[in-house]
Amino acid sequence: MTSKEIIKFKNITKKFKGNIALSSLSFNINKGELVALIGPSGSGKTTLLNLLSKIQTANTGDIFIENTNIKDYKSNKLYAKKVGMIRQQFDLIDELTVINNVLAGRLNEWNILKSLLSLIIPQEKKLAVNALKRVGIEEKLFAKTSTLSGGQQQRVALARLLVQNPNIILADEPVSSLDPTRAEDVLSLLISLAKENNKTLITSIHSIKYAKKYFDRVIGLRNGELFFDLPVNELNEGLLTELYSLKKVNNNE
Ligand SMILES: Nc1ncnc2c1ncn2[C@@H]1O[C@H](COP(=O)(O)OP(=O)(O)OP(=O)(O)O)[C@@H](O)[C@H]1O
Repeated sequence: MTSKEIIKFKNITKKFKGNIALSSLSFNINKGELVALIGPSGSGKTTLLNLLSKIQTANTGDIFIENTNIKDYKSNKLYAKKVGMIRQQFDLIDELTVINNVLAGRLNEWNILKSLLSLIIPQEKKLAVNALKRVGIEEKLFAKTSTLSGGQQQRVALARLLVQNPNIILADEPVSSLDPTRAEDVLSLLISLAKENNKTLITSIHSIKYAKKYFDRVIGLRNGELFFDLPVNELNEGLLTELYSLKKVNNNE
């Protein structure tokens, strides 16, 4: 790994009951890159992100983060400083107030007592206030999360990520549930937060328009394989048509 590389996938294969989700995938990502992950439904985008965030483990191959095999990160606390993920359903707890959800970004760093106490008296309130200010909804600090709109909830998820402050941000279709205007607001906010803080960002995204507008590099996955990996300005219609074409492929070997 060179000093610029922050993520390395080496021959990663992931199968689900014989169905191959990712097939001998290898690529590297440099620190600070903004990478869009595109490809048809079922091409392996979520699986790739889940492996990186350690929600799932690969059948074969190795993933390195900052030169260390992810199998060797034994502490969740340390890993939470390396990798954070925003998922399609935001993973917020509806019944809690916004401040509690935002401060959940600190849970890995708190002991059990402080974590439990935080449900009654939010700890480190200033941290939450600053994060909510940055995403533009500080007035919602004590609102019940379920009363917020989808776009506001996504901002809460971003604020939680700011509090967690990982080096690598993963986002799985972060704006798919929002209307086009909110989607673009939230996406451009995510990109600015990543750029301002020199984070590495990998986002799966269905919108080619947004991939082209906001990202540096595009990885196209098809049937769990790397179909292309290009600087965004080298993406062309021919490649995109081929990526999304419905060629019948037998995945069950
Ligand atoms: N938990 C699971 N159990 C069984 N098969 C799975 C599981 N998760 C994913 N798969 C299969 O792995 C393949 C890749 O799925 P994945 O969710 O990674 O695709 P995706 O590109 O994220 O799709 P989408 O764009 O629809 O979210 C698919 O064939 C899917 O059916």
